Amino acid sequence: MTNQAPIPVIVNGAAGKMGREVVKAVAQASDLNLVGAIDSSPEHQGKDAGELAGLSEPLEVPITNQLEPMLGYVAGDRQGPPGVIVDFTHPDSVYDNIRSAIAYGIRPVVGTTGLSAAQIEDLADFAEKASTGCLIIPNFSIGMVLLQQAAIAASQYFDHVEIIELHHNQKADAPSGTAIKTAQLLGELGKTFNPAVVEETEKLAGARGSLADEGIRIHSVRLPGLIAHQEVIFGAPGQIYTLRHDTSDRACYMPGVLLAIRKILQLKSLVYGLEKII
Ligand SMILES: NC(=O)C1=CN([C@@H]2O[C@H](COP(=O)(O)OP(=O)(O)OC[C@H]3O[C@@H](n4cnc5c(N)ncnc54)[C@H](OP(=O)(O)O)[C@@H]3O)[C@@H](O)[C@H]2O)C=CC1
Ligand SMILES: O=C(O)C1=N[C@H](C(=O)O)C[C@H](O)C1
Repeated sequence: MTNQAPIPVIVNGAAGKMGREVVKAVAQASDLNLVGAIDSSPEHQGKDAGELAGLSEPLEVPITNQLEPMLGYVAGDRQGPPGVIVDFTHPDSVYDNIRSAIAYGIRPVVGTTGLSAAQIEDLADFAEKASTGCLIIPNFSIGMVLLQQAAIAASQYFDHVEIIELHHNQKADAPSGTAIKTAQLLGELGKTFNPAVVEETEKLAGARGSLADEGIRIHSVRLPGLIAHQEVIFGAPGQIYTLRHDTSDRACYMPGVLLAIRKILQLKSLVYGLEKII
């Protein structure tokens, strides 16, 4: 441990499923200081973020929906390390949230999914011009990074692959950010996946899932009882090779979130994917 001042951290989406976990994890890290908790939900305004997250003692950090004043307040404190905002909100708001944070010089660590490729490109330009680090991480679990690495290795030997992602039915976006990123990682290998064998007809629209740019089909399942799960299934004559990752608790994302908060201070541009910072 060094004697450096703690990193000021704002959590956006602090009343949500992921936000509450992040509040707990940040509160328990001695090198981080939770300075703000933002959430738009009316029923949680003014509540203590720590108590809402299930901590036994209040953190004296009330939930507020005032993002810009909070960014201004944290940016105005010139002593110590620059501020970081962790975003687990909603696909509809995350783009604007990131732009606002960068405009104030606050570093965004973004877990919210649903950004388009064009939006990520635009944010990369914006971060580059501002010389400000920005991390967009569709999946903070180490298990998913390992699954993706195994999928990249398997792609050397298999030409046919499909992805199935399974999530709880409160998820707003489909397919998942993780499934899109997995297809992108395989696409970067530059090979042609799934060469057609027959001419297919969908008798029910969507039966074959969505077709990602990389030529890989992604199937999305939404059911109560699920948390977050993904299978990458490779096929070849006479054999199937299945990679699967399951989460059973959102705590699995916290080591990745804390790593990202600490790493972002060294960055001056946008980085997309946990695999680039571990
Ligand atoms: N990168 C990763 O490893 C992971 C990413 N995710 C992603 O994180 C995101 C959030 O997931 P989850 O926590 O399950 O969702 P929740 O709906 O449980 O939480 C989101 C919270 O953000 C609030 N919110 C919505 N819009 C805004 C806004 N504009 N400003 C401030 N607060 C807002 C919501 O309020 P209200 O309910 O009133 O709308 C809610 O309290 C999703 O995109 C999900 O895919 C999830 C798990 C892991
Ligand atoms: O909404 C979720 O829960 C999750 N969302 C992320 C995604 O879209 O990939 C990460 C993880 O799958 C959980």
